[in-house]
Amino acid sequence: MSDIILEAVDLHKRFTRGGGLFAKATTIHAVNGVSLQVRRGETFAIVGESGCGKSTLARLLLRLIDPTEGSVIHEGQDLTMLGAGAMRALRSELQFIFQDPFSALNPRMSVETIIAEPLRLHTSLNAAERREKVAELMARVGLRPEMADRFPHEFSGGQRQRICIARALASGPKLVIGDEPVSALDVSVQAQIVNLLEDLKQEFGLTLVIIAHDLAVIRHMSDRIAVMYLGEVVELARTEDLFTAPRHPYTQALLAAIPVPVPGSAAGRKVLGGDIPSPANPPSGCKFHTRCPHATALCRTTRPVLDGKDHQVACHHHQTLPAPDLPLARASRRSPAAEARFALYRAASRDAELQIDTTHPNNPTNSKETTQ
Ligand SMILES: Nc1ncnc2c1ncn2[C@@H]1O[C@H](COP(=O)(O)OP(=O)(O)OP(=O)(O)O)[C@@H](O)[C@H]1O
Repeated sequence: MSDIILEAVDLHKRFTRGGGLFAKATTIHAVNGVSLQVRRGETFAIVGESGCGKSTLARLLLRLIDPTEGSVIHEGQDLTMLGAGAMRALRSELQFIFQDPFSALNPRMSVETIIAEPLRLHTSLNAAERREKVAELMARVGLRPEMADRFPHEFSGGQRQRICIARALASGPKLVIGDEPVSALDVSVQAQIVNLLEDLKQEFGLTLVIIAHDLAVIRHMSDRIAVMYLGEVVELARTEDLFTAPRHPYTQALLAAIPVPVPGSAAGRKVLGGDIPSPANPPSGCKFHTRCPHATALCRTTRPVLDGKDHQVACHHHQTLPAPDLPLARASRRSPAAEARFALYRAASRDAELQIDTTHPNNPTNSKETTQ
């Protein structure tokens, strides 16, 4: 069995907007020549500023949308060549968790129907077996099975994301892509969901692809990270290598923008200068050159290729750049403070799992907001 579970090969996605009698159509190159490999069993993260193409790439990887060019290889099979029927059958193996757990759930369906849907589509379980499996899944994601008859609006954001996770797990997937799975949730709830995903990954032997802009969450969870800028991957490396020795000036700027509570580090955060250019009219050459302090004439004219083996970087000058001053690089991945924070969240998560439905304000017996 290959070590690679999913591979993007020179993926492109262009969106065309507008156009008509008096208006010119605008084309956005949302994903521009992305090639990457996701290894079996890893947590692979995709990060970058808003609009850089993360969600579009995630949707392409699961063929929720079709690429303009390029292919996606899953277990040796090109997903872009599959017909609708074959793709539907594969859906049990490839699941998606959306950012907004409310709009991802049909408000007219009970939780039981929502979680049982993939079981109905992808398994031969009868109604009683499906009910049993739904109860099992609910318990596993920290929801009380007695809540199965309720509807999504009766749950908090964290609980709704747990429902989405249970639904994603129902068909026994091998790979799950989470598009900002925690960013719509309260900070304390975010950690609970992060912890739950980590536990489920171990238990079910999943491969996770996580899209996020919260670098602290990413550092905590991921094994490798791809950094995107204006539709392109500019750096791809193991998490620790990326955080301690980022080579692309954009990654360096992203990391420098994170406030880190390291003793002796400068207070405050450095903010990346300049606006992100319009994806409808991207700069020539290296797309980052308009914001890069190290840009030269070469950068303005020639697009750098993603170069390297384990630590890949798309920058003409990465070998000669001065080492960045990153307080974050001096903080260990699991600094005592970070460890304590996550331990606390984990404990809170366990407590919350036990009392989930009794603490939510939508529960008629309660009026107190919960951390869920
Ligand atoms: N269906 C669409 N039609 C037209 N343009 C689109 C469509 N989907 C995405 N885009 C554009 O493609 C670019 C990349 O969008 P995408 O949502 O992939 O970025 P992102 O990095 O996920 O951003 P965010 O973090 O804000 O979700 C953006 O300029 C966006 O406006």
